[in-house]
Amino acid sequence: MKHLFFLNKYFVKYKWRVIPGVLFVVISNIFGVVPAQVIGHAFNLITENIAIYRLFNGFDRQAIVYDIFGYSLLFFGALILILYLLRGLFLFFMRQTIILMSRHIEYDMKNEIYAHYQELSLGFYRRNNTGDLMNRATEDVNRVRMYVGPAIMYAINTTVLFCLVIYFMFSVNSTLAIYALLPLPVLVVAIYYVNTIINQKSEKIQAQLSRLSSFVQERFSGIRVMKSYVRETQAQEIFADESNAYKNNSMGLVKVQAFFYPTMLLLVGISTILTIYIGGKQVINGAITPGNIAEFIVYVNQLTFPVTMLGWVTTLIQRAAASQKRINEFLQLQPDIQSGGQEIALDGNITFKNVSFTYADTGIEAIKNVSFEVQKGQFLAIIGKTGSGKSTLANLMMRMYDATSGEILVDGKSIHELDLQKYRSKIGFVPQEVFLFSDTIKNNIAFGLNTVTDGQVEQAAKDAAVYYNIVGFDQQFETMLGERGITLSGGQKQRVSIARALIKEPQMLVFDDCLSAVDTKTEEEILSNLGRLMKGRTSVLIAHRISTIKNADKILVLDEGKIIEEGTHEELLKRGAAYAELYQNQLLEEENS
Ligand SMILES: Nc1ncnc2c1ncn2[C@@H]1O[C@H](COP(=O)(O)OP(=O)(O)OP(=O)(O)O)[C@@H](O)[C@H]1O
Repeated sequence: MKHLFFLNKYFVKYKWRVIPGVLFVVISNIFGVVPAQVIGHAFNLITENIAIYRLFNGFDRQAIVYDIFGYSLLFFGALILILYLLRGLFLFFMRQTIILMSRHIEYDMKNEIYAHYQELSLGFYRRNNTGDLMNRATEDVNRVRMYVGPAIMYAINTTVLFCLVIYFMFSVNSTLAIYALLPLPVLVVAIYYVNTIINQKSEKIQAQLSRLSSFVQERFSGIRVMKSYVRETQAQEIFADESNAYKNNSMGLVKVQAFFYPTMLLLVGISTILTIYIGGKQVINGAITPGNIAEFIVYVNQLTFPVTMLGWVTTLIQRAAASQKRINEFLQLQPDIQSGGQEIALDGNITFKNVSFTYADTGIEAIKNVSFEVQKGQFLAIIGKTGSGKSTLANLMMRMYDATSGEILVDGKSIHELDLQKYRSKIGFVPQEVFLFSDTIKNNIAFGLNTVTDGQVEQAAKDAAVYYNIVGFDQQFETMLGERGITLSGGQKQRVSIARALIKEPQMLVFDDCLSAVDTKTEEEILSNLGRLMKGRTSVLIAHRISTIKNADKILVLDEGKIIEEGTHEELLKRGAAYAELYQNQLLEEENS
């Protein structure tokens, strides 16, 4: 429950909805309870007037008595109607304040969570799966909304109604009140237990449904693999099994519900019978009027719905507390990477001093005591076997992670001192895994800029050597990518992703093995464009092919997280060690192919 205290700040923020909301609940309940008394009076009127009417049997006056009787009844009918209309009006106001407030809180929470997610560093996204992140921002927020809206509304409603009804019942006749209310505690306990069972079953159904949808989603995403390995029949069988489990769980729930509602009605029925039986005795004793019995029956029926709601409200509160706990876990996380305050022009002098880095979640030491320097305007290349730590080095340069030990200097300042957003915005980073949004090619290229001209987009596409591919599509730069659009080839995707970095006219470029799917001729074209565009600015290129990097000012050869060689292409060939061997192997491969 204490997790829900987090929401108190929202109640304070929306106090001018909460206070009138509570007031409307009280007023609507008063208008809900008073008609019971009017019905009681009307009932008494009928019993008394019928006797008077009969007295005038055979007299002309009987018609007048009949008229008065009719008008009085009409008056009571109209009064009840007006009272219920007023109740309806205040119920409308109650929903307009409390439920609307819950929607405002839902909106605020979603924004708060999303903003917080964006502050968290890459490590957080590695540790938590996307489904979990999504669930906390959608499903969990929704459950919390059910607490701040309906749960609170019904809880106040039930309390107010109970107080009013019990007060009126006891003020009429306490013996009858006790008997009429007798079955209610049984009803409350029964509802609580049944609700717990319904809850457990619903959770199971929900979990089964998630399993089913994840299964379907994964199989359809990997439809190519599915079809090429001819696994459709097996998938169908698994789907049928999972669906069957879902169906069985749902049937169980239906059984409980089917048993629950008649039981509830039975208890209400018992309450009504007791009211009539005990009420009848009290009427005979002259303690109450027959109208009071009618009044009590209305009260008993009025209490049924709120009592049923009580179990539901408890469930809502329990669920909301569990969801808020999950939300708080993420909201209380501090980003691993804290931005500094300094803004620099970014000349592009990068220094690594004895840098080591271990991935906290796996304990893999990906970078071991690495030191190197790249100066403004230089072209630095990094090469090495797979898993040697090249991408990790690029990520450290982007400050996606902080080094476990050692120091990284940018233009002579510790990377920790820099304003992170401003620093990153000056770098054109192309990650190894290309990611394109389900949007037009134009918007994908222009992603890093707030305003952009068509000319800029076209130029970036030309620099990334993808322009002629794009203009070959029917919709050209407006071509949609992703699920709703076309699928680009691996090389085309890499080049669109390069264009996205180039359009920023960055102060520094970091390319993480993003030319691997591009043929050597196109690669040369891109490299020559880069030479022109990045003149006087620093470029860092991670590559597997020596052809990509042979013109670099400095080449770092990485192996198992360490720099094993460093120098220019010629220097490294002269050394005749790992780099020279790699070069020979690649030459041989090329000749063979
Ligand atoms: N997010 C991560 N969490 C844990 N360990 C990781 C993570 N990313 C990489 N590693 C590990 O760190 C080591 C270096 O990986 P890295 O991706 O830097 O190598 P790489 O040289 O870029 O490889 P490749 O050429 O195949 O892309 C590997 O052993 C890898 O398993």
